Amino acid sequence: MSASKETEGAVAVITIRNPPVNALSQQAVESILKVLKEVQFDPAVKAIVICGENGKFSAGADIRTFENIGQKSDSLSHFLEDVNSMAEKSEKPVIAAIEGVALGGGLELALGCHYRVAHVKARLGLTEVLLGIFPGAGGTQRLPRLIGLLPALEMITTGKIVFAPVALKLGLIDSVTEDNTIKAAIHFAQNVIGKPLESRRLCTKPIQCPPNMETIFNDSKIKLKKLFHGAISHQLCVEAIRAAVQLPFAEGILKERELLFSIFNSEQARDQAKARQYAFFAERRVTKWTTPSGANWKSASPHPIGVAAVIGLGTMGRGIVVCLAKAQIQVIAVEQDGKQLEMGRKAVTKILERETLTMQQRGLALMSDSFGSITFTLDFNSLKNADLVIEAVYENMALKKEIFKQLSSICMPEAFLCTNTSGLNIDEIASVTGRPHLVIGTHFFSPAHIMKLLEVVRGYHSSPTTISTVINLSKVLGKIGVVVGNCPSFVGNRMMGPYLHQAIFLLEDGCYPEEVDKVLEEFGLAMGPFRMSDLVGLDVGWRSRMESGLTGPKLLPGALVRQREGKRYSPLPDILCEKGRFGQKTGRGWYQYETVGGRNAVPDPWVQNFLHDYRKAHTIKQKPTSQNEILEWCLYPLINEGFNVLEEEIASGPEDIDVIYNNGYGWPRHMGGPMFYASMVGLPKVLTKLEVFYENNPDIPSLKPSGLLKKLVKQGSPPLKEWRSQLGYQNSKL
Ligand SMILES: CCCCCCCC(=O)CC(=O)SCCNC(=O)CCNC(=O)[C@H](O)C(C)(C)COP(=O)(O)OP(=O)(O)OC[C@H]1O[C@@H](n2cnc3c(N)ncnc32)[C@H](O)[C@@H]1OP(=O)(O)O
Ligand SMILES: NC(=O)C1=CN([C@@H]2O[C@H](COP(=O)(O)OP(=O)(O)OC[C@H]3O[C@@H](n4cnc5c(N)ncnc54)[C@H](O)[C@@H]3O)[C@@H](O)[C@H]2O)C=CC1
Repeated sequence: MSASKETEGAVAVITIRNPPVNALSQQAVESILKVLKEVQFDPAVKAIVICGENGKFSAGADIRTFENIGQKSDSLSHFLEDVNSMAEKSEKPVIAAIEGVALGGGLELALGCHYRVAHVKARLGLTEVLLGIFPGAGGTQRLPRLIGLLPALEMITTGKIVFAPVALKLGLIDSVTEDNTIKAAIHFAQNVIGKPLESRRLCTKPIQCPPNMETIFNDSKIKLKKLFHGAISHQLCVEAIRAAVQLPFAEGILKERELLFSIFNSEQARDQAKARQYAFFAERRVTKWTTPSGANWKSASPHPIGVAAVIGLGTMGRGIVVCLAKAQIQVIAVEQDGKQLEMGRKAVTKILERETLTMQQRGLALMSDSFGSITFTLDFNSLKNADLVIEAVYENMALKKEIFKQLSSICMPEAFLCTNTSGLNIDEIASVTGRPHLVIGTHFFSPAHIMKLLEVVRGYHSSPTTISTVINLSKVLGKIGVVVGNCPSFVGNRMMGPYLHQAIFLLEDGCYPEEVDKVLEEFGLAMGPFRMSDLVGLDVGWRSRMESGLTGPKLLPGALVRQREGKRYSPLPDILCEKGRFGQKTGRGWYQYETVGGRNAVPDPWVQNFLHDYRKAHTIKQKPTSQNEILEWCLYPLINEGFNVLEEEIASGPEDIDVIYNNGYGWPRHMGGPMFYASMVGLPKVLTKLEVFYENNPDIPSLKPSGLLKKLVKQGSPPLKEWRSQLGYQNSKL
């Protein structure tokens, strides 16, 4: 952890060294300050270049030191601002040579420099807000002065990262190079030696402001509230930028400090920051998978995938084709008949056109030939060229087995065979192939080209190479792969089950869909259970319940309306489906929509009357349920199932579950994930509530507290990072 100095003629080059990402720890900042002071006083030095070792400028403050958020870490930002200010006040030009990343405090340091030269592939952003804090080393005061109020407001409040070409357009950097950045920066430095620096010091620059600033700030706060729900740091960013506009620079810096300090002084804001930082490290942790046999991410080598195939171009298949093509992988897209193939082709083309436009708008010249080529075909024999195949046909075991049997004989012997099933048994699918070690579940989430999660479902025979190849592929696709075990519905959907059931029971007991959704959306979930069900389509669950005989023609005669095998059952969603209310796709579901396929959910008086009549017909007394009770009724059974998943070793740790929920189910990151949330609420509280729920509802088995939860409470509720050690791995399905 150091900064060193070399000289190239009259230019001193200061290199930040703190592998792997040149994070700005206290020690690293001290070291930069020391070297910067030295070169200030060295008469031979006429200009200064600051760069990072190993192709990375700096990923900002060292997040590993944030664990004990408080005074100490707050002083780190003051300290970093001292460096920034020293660079800014320097009488010798200071140039940031930005390669790789300049994020958070890294970019703040670059803003303290007089000029910024970046490599064309460099990424820049003030990402602090995504960690529950905000730029506290002058970033909120300097960025609006450099690029103007509106772009700065967007970057700071959302943590948006921009590539160098966009940064150049914004005026965030002065020059872009495709060659050696440090050499380019030295050359740049030589050209500006002796030129006046006053106009390059951001602290002296006025901010160009539009006349309607107050409206802009207020609108921004409303928008951020909607986007990030109860997240405090986003709101504080707006206040800090308001200070930049209203106060002289030095006072703005003090206000920025005061606001940052307010995060450490508020329990809620501190918890949110802890949750976000936990989520950041959890995402890194899950990449380090291991199996009970001892194979792991280090020992297994992935195979590169040059050609991939997708079978089935429905909702999921088309999105999967797009993400493969975007990663420049050659794709073979297979359908069962000409009509479906044509529909698939059109859908894929449309998404790719939209993607191209977005990339162009982001300043990334992406021509269609930068995508991997896609061959649309009905010919299964073309699959013989694929290194990896992803099956995405209907959720039907017989059909999937039929397809895997074919794949086993057509594909190259070393080709990997993946299924996108959302819950069927991977081992049963693998059993029909002659290569079960190369079969694995790749559970994408809808829309597949957007959602970041990939549940990698390991079958009993899936080999370490197969796991490693798919995890590596997830990275290539820009996704986060989480290895999970093979059980019905895997991890995410399995935990959704008790949550959705409980939400429906709440309707029977007196709530309305919009009431339940509002509580969960205010908590921070992207969508409440009923809006989500309408989006997915109520018919999906209905078909699977019909298939398993819970409703429809296979239901045994004499079954009670609200009970199945002694367990509580609600027929409400079945009745809606029987009435043709499938959700958005039919324009009616738990809500009504303006049109078939409409997105705008409006409470439906029909549903309210229907629920009223239903309760009357079944003599259910409407119980008042508070907002807090709604939250607990929905979330605690989901969390309880999470503990069951851990106990059965379907997920290897609480972080895995939380990464799945943050990236696949719209869980608010400032709440860390369901298991992190449980640890914040307190395990004894969650357990006590579940005990009461279960005692009063013994016909709802998912309310029965998990053995692991009870064990942890008995052991005094150890912190989440110790839960993993309570898992035995004797029966691991991982
Ligand atoms: C309490 C508040 C006090 C306020 C004080 C200071 C004020 C400030 O100055 C505020 C800040 O800067 S906050 C930090 C802002 N920086 C960021 O958000 C960047 C986070 N990192 C990334 O995005 C990616 O890792 C990145 C894009 C950089 C690289 O992605 P890759 O996919 O290539 O690699 P990763 O696997 O993500 O990372 C490699 C290893 O580096 C670790 N790491 C990354 N960023 C770090 C950082 N900023 N600090 C410490 N460690 C960091 C990462 O954990 C991983 O380590 P291992 O898990 O051990 O492999
Ligand atoms: N829809 C969703 O949100 C999610 C679905 N899944 C899973 O992904 C799989 C696909 O689901 P969706 O895309 O929703 O289904 P879908 O019904 O939209 O599309 C299935 C496609 O498979 C094609 N197909 C059927 N038999 C075929 C055959 N023999 N050969 C070639 N193509 C054939 C159909 O023509 C259709 O285009 C299922 O296993 C499902 O459980 C997984 C995650 C989310």
